[in-house]
Amino acid sequence: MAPGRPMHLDIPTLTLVSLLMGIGASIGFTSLMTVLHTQVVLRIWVAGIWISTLGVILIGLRNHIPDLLSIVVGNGLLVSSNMLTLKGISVHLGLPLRLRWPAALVVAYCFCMAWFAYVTPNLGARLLAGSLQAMAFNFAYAYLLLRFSEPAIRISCRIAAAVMICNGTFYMLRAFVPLDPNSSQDIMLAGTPVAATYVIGILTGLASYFALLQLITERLMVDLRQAAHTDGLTGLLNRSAIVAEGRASLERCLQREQPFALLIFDLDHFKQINDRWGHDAGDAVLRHVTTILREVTDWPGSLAARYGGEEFVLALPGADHGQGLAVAERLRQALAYSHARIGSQDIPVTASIGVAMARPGVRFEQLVRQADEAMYRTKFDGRNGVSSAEMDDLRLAEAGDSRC
Ligand SMILES: Nc1nc2c(ncn2[C@@H]2O[C@H](COP(=O)(O)OP(=O)(O)OP(=O)(O)O)[C@@H](O)[C@H]2O)c(=O)[nH]1
Repeated sequence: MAPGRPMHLDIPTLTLVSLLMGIGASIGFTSLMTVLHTQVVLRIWVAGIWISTLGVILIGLRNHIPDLLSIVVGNGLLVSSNMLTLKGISVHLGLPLRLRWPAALVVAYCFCMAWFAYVTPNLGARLLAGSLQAMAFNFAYAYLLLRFSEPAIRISCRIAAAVMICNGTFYMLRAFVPLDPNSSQDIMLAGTPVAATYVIGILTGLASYFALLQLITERLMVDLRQAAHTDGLTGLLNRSAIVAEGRASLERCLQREQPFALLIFDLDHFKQINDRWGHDAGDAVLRHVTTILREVTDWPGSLAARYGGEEFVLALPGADHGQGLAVAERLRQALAYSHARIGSQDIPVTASIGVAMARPGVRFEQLVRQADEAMYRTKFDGRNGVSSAEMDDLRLAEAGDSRC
């Protein structure tokens, strides 16, 4: 800027800034999409951002292209981009949003733009309609984010909702900004108050992009945490997760002097299932066993895991020996009586179960080992049964007594 000359932010300059920002965001989001290509939401938002950028280009070329392209198509693209953002948010939240109403709004808005461009030319009415549609969409985004976010992603949803509410409020206030009387239907001559709203609009647009990024980031973090904890085939906890969570749960019980039962079970002759019906059927049987396990276990605070190939662990904090054995027997029966139905095949499944009870000072891994030994006793005794480490100890003690 030349010395002594005041900075002048006119609407053409601000449109150019807004356009450059849109192009930058479009390129940035697109490159992010190439890395995170499994994120459907990101693809929807990238499409929306490019469409919005195209809309700003057409509106910016107001005096160089026909009004139909600049006013009707340009604004139509902007409102379509808002509709895609809404669709992306609903997908992000897992909502089955039908686009009928937003699409009707897009059509009505384009009609309104055409009306106030050709039938009753009125720049003020067009700006008012633009502000109202942007306000409506931003409040709709915020409503969905606040109303339907699941707890795991609530922080980013609340922040994004706050940004959208600010945006919506800004567009509501912008609806009342007066036009320069000499603008003569040219948005580029709409005057300083409108130019000021362009500056704020650029800032709120930027904030919206960051809000969307934040939504994706928190979702990815949650997905990663989930993947690190769960077994891909069954959705149960994996081995390292049950050890970590089991240790903490056991410690809490020991501190409160509450009982803690641990069950381990291994499917019987699972190799034969794989050999006879194939590996995919074997996988389906493992999922069937998981369903039964979930149905049978309604113990508060219980932890269920796939500990190895066809070996599962169930921790029951607060359960005493009798309760542990009762759950184990219920599980054994439920498995034995419900054949896994894979396609047209009925595959019988049984399990050998071992139960161990926590004693003061025991570590979780020791408890697993004790339950495992009990489970092997069941295998030895003929499978499809329940053994308890406590009983084994008792038997050993009695054998010792009788030898004395
Ligand atoms: N389909 C499938 N099979 C698996 C998976 N993980 C381990 N296995 C199979 O599970 C079988 C376990 O066989 P074994 O250890 O001999 O046990 P078993 O046949 O159940 O015999 P017992 O335990 O003595 O009753 C092996 O054939 C493994 O290949 C898996 O994720 N999917």
